[in-house]
Amino acid sequence: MNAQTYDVIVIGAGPAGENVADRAVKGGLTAAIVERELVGGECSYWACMPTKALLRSAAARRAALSVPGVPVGDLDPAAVLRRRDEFAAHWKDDSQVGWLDSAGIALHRGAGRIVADRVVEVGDVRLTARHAVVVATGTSAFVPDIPGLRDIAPWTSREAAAASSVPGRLAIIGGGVVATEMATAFAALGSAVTLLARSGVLGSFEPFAGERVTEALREAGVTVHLGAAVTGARRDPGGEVRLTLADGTEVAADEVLVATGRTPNTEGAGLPAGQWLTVDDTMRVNDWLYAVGDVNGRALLTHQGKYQARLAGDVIVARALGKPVEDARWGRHADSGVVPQVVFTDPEVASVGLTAAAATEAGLRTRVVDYDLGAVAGASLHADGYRGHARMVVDEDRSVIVGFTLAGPDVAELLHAATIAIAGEVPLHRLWHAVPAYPTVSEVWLRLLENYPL
Ligand SMILES: Cc1cc2nc3c(=O)[nH]c(=O)nc-3n(C[C@H](O)[C@H](O)[C@H](O)COP(=O)(O)OP(=O)(O)OC[C@H]3O[C@@H](n4cnc5c(N)ncnc54)[C@H](O)[C@@H]3O)c2cc1C
Ligand SMILES: NC(=O)c1ccc[n+]([C@@H]2O[C@H](COP(=O)([O-])OP(=O)(O)OC[C@H]3O[C@@H](n4cnc5c(N)ncnc54)[C@H](O)[C@@H]3O)[C@@H](O)[C@H]2O)c1
Repeated sequence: MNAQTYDVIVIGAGPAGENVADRAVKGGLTAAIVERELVGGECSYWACMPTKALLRSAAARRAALSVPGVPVGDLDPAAVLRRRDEFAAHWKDDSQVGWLDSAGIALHRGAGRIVADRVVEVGDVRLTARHAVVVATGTSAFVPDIPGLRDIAPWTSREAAAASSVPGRLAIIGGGVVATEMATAFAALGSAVTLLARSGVLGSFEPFAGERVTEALREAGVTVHLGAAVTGARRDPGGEVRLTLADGTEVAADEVLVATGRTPNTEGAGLPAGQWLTVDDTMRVNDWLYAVGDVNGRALLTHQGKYQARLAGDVIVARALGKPVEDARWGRHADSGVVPQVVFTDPEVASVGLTAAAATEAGLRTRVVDYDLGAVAGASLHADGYRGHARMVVDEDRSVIVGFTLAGPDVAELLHAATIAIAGEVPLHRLWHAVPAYPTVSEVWLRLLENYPL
């Protein structure tokens, strides 16, 4: 067996793995990364980028339709799929491999398996880490145990993101982020979509977000069944799928997308199957093992995984050099209470921090301020009949914002101001001096403050 030694060995070359290796090398250590599929991970080829490419053309078309004087034609699904292919780099990782090379990170292709403390085997190569092994193996789609479901070979987010054609009828099981984004995308591309949400839609967000997205999906022709539990699935010899719901209703479709959450990729790495890796705030599992990105279950988002990776990389370097790991720099973690997320539905949902319900549950004395986003001058200019909503959740005892949610067309780019306000714990009396430019949609900040007399 070929034996090699590096300071750091990273298993999984998704966004989190790439960043932790890069940070370690920039800190002066040697690093190898192990990848069993494509360098770049789920995000580049089957998640963030291709799905947003599927959504973007319809969003641009809707924006054009919302103001007079712009001639707008029909959406061209084939052109949308071609643009998506470009964003997925045609499922080839040459450019990402080139980046690894330029960053000085050694690549080992194949499945990496931890076989002993600090030792990872990849095929017939035995890699030993002087300082740390980092698990960055991400997640796979969780497929619930519904009778017949696996036999019909349902789509997961992978097949949806990489679809080479648009199904006539698409049934989607789930009411979360993947379900609502893909319902939005495929309805715009021409599928007759049925969304089967067991509980609510976008249940982890402020209730108004799910309500607005549900309403808009219905307006776009999507059939939304709330409280729909799928109890069985079968595919007819002709290829048609039939889903049975608990109330006896049948839903017919050409394809079924299962969007019911994720399960961690631990088993292939030689770790207990289906168990999220518990880490401390430096991403450490034990004295030599770290876990970054989706696999630690803290926040299943690319930007949070990359944040964790930067942090873990720096900590591994510090510990390797015998430097103290100071709480002031690595403590007060952004995974707790400051996680931003944008759902690219129509309308978009952008949120950071705690919902009002979560803040109350956390024992905070809160005040909730709501504002009609459509009443802001910039919003009425942005689109005729602009409809949207903003909510700010204030911790009354500290007079700082702890949660912020927007739902409305093109709100994604408004989010970072709220992330800064929450992460920076900017006192509300200071926010009065952050004057939003006129006439931008950001004036909602002024309106929210006016509705929160100090
Ligand atoms: C449909 C969809 C859309 C999404 N859209 C967004 C979005 O818009 N914005 C956002 O922030 N997040 C989004 N996410 C979440 C985002 O994709 C993940 O948070 C992100 O990919 C996690 O990065 P990661 O590096 O932890 O894992 P991954 O990207 O999953 O990468 C893990 C890598 O490890 C490899 N691997 C696994 N096991 C082994 C092994 N044993 N040996 C070697 N290699 C291994 C895998 O092949 C993979 O390449 C989306 C997710 C889905 C499903
Ligand atoms: N724009 C983005 O940031 C973006 C986009 C897509 C995905 N993601 C990330 O990917 C992750 C996975 O997304 P997701 O939508 O798969 O998960 P999710 O956790 O957002 O939603 C899962 C949905 O499935 C339902 N569900 C769970 N088990 C079920 C069962 N047995 N039967 C029926 N319904 C069931 C839940 O009620 C929920 O509605 C999310 O955590 C999200 O952060 C992010």
